Amino acid sequence: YSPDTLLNKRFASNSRALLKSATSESLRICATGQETFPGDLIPPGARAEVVAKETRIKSLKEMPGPSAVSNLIEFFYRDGFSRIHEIQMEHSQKYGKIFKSRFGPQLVVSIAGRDLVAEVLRTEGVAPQRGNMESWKEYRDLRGRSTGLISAEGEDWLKMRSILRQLIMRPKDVAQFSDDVNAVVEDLVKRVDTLRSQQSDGLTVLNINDLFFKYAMEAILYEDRLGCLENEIPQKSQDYIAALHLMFSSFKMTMYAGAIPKWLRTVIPRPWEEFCSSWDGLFSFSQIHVDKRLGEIQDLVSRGETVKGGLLTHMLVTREMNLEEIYANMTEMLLAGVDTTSFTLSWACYLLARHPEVQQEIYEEVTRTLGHGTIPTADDVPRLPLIRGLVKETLRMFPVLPGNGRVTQDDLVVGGYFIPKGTQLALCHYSTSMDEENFPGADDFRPDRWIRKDATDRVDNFGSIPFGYGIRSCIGRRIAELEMHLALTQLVQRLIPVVFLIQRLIPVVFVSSSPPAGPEVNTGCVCLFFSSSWSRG
Ligand code: HEM
Repeated sequence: YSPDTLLNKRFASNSRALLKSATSESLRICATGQETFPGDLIPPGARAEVVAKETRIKSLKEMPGPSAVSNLIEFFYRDGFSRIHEIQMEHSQKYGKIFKSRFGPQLVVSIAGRDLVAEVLRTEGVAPQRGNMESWKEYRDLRGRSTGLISAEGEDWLKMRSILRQLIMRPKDVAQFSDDVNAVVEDLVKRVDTLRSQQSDGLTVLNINDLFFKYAMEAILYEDRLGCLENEIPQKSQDYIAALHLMFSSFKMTMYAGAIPKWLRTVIPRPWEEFCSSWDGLFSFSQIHVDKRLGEIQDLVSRGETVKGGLLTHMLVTREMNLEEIYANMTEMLLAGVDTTSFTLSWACYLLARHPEVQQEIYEEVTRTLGHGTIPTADDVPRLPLIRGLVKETLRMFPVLPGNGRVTQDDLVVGGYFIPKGTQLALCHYSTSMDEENFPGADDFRPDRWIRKDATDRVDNFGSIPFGYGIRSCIGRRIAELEMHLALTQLVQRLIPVVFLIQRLIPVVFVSSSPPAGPEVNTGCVCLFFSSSWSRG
């Protein structure tokens, strides 16, 4: 720079102060400039000191955080992976909006402030990396499988992402799936009726989460119904559910095992074996459905008929990805899309059950807009701001992934600390979404806080980003939203009036008033780096 202008003189002075105080191994800033600041009322030496206090870049060594031993006890002895949300709150209150922790050999910098999270995500490059996916990649190499969108990195990821994003990232792209989703919603409502009729009160559905899990499994990805909402679930779908459950629990185990050197697997082989066998189950299930659809497409083509369909059909017809990549992506998308959607639906129902007044408001909005008989489609959703607010507020209070990860791809300065390239960051979404500064009355369930009164009134979305942000954000967001909006709208529209007539005294809708009891899904740290079994049930 040229030290001619007033601005540059200030910068020169700042840079010198920064350089003086930063640790030599971590900072690569080079500055030259005038020592003095002509005309400044503060004597040069004193000024440098003031600036140094305000803007000194600190090293990671100076960053506060729990000791390695206390962290070890917290996570490995006290099962901290299941209480990530609590630990985030405790640590951010104790150490501030940026702090460091150690997981065995892995150093993690946690970022628990909305503006700091925004700073990190806004500067990310073209192919952000979420975290260490070594165990996922190892399994794929072992079995000769491909990586999918979650486990891929760099060029491979960019290629797949650019293909898939054209198909499912925009609301209008997924709107065409409304009828398929509504067919599943219809079965869901019928199943709710059946289950309620089996209870003595004729109202309660026990284990609503199990029901939503099956609803989400029936989603549109395979363009085929799996039979999960039938009275008798087909054996293959039961096997898949079991494989998903095993996958979640064994992945948690490999997180523990991840901190242990690989050679120890010979001494404690079980977690790794379970991890591999659950992936085997997931891949083989996906493969059956993908192959089935491929066979149908080939039949249509051989008869000279037009091939129509959704995401899977598009992938199979265009062949922009090879078959192994299609298997991998279908597997990873189903894995990422089932329990995320189902647990969010469960929490939404739980919150409605605990807040009958909100339930009533939403019921009125739905019936005012659609009446009692109109089946909602994606086009109706913008006219249902409280349904959208319900989903946003549920995800704010119970973000299914309470934290997310990024590996820095460049040296960064965040919150006054120098963070070298290659550092694992943990973005603490739960603590930002429960921060009073971002959401006044953060403990209160208020879907209407998301309704904009005018163009300037906007809830800052970096406080709550349940689907992540930017180029590596959730690719299934629009699908998930469609599934949740349509299911909740119809449940409210078709079930609540009955319950309201019969049971206004107790805050029970179609769930019991206790927190939703999940199926045996104890996910721990799942695919997306930081997940909590709390948020997944
Ligand atoms: C309530 C429902 C869901 C929530 C809260 C959710 C949340 C997330 C989050 C936080 C991420 C990480 C984003 C980031 O790193 O910035 C993610 C990634 C991902 N999600 Fe979702 N998700 C949901 C549903 C779905 C569904 C239904 C699908 C599939 C159809 C899906 C597929 C994926 C995939 C493939 C990724 C990895 C994207 C990539 O690395 O490029 N998700 N999701």
